[in-house]
Amino acid sequence: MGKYTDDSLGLHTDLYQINMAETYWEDDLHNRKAVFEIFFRKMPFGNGYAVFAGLERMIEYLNEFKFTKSDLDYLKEEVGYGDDFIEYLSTMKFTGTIRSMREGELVFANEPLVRIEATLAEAQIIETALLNIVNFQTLIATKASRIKQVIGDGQVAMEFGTRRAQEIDAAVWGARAAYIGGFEATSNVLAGKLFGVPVSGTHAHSLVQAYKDEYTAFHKYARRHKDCVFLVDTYDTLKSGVPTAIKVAKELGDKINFVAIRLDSGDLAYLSKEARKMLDEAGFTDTKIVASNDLDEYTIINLKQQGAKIDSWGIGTKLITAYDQPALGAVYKLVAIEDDNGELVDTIKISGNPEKVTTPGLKKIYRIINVRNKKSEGDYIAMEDENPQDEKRLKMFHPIHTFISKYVTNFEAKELHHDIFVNGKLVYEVPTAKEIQQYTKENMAVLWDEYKRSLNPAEYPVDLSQKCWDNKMENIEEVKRRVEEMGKGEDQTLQQ
Ligand SMILES: Nc1ncnc2c1ncn2[C@@H]1O[C@H](COP(=O)(O)OP(=O)(O)OP(=O)(O)O)[C@@H](O)[C@H]1O
Ligand SMILES: O=P(O)(O)OC[C@H]1O[C@H](OP(=O)(O)OP(=O)(O)O)[C@H](O)[C@@H]1O
Ligand SMILES: O=C(O)c1cccnc1
Repeated sequence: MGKYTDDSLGLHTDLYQINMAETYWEDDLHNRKAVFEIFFRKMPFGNGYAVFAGLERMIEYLNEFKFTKSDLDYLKEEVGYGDDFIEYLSTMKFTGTIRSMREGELVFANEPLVRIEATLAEAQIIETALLNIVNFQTLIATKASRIKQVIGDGQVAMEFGTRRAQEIDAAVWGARAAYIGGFEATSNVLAGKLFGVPVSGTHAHSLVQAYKDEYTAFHKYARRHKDCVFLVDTYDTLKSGVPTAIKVAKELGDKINFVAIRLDSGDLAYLSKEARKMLDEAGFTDTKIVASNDLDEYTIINLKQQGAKIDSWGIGTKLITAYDQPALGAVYKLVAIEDDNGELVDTIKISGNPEKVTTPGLKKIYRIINVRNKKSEGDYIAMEDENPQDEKRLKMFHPIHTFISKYVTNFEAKELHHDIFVNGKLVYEVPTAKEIQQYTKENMAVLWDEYKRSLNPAEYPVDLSQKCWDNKMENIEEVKRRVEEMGKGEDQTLQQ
């Protein structure tokens, strides 16, 4: 470790954010109000929905946000910022307003997950950490939900990934995200302590290797563990592991609960079926079978198709590293900024790709729930001053292919963003991980099954209100006009 050590996360940002803050500060723009939104553009894993996670850590980060003495010393001595700018940074804390989805909310591409209103300099400096948090946790919660969907409600999903995770934070917060996504437990004990995620675990091959034989290992293990799960594949699953587990369980009788055996290699379908027969024949019909070994939603579907007799699933690497899609790709875009007159004005980012053009202005986001069947008709992004609940017949249309449209009547417009910070003050009571998991489950019930299947799900509508769409078009036209004027070669003069 170098000489500037403390546990501050103040500098957990990209250098360019501080450079921009310096430019704004030099130009006296740093205190202008700016509004940014976090959103992602493409559904991860080709899934029909994503599960929002990361808010609790965002809150922790923003509550603590400041530059410590060692942060400032480093910026001054090693990066070379001037004393006057360092002086300004030394007073910085988060003074803004945040509206966000709740953790466990089902979220979709191109809708704002979080809205940040803060001074331009603050909003810029916190961007990197907020994206870092939301990108990872939402990705893992979504992957977990996807895996849990194929496992089903009657069976148990356990998160086993810590050893393969991208370092410590990813393991601990990933375990929490997996729980939010629907996993029943984690092997990570710290996640149990910090967040109340239920912990569970079996034993490793090393226990058997240490005692050389399974018989001794299982007996010794059982001395301190009334609820026993024996790992049966260290030498030979069917010839040695399962018979030995049965023998030990019979010898110990009701001194233990022979809860399960665990299979961790070989043909899991075949071995589980054979092991099931052996357990049943020995009278252990309640003893479950746990499987692990590089599992994900695809192998699980396949194992189920083969009639595997597996009751609980331990999933590590492919979940915690989001193996098949390691990034969510959420972005942070400026949608409005205060002008010279103190008015908030819209900003837009244009792209040749219509899907990448941002939606300007202050907006609210609603889930339109059909009152008759309690299912969602889609999400609806409206301007701040609109309330879709006032409409008798709500027109919902695709924001790019506008001819795709429908009218919805008899609906409830549920607002999805909640106040988290107001002018720097935390106003949100953070739910427990257990409450969040329950909230995810309730949300899943609102979604038609067509959005929940793991392969080629239907595309969930995320629509703009007419006013929001018109406003976007006006902003596009305005930018086009400005670009054309500049193209005519009018002299640009720098305003001092
Ligand atoms: N019946 C099955 N159908 C489909 N996939 C399976 C089946 N049984 C196991 N698998 C999966 O196949 C892969 C097997 O990997 P691998 O060959 O490395 O494991 P192994 O044979 O158990 O050997 P090791 O002892 O090195 O773990 C794992 O991802 C496992 O989950
Ligand atoms: O396969 P994953 O989905 O990543 O799940 C976690 C894996 O971690 C353990 O193996 P490891 O070889 O690390 O240790 P072991 O000696 O206990 O088998 C466990 O037995 C699983 O196979
Ligand atoms: O408890 C287990 O069986 C376990 C925990 C972590 C990784 N693999 C297995």
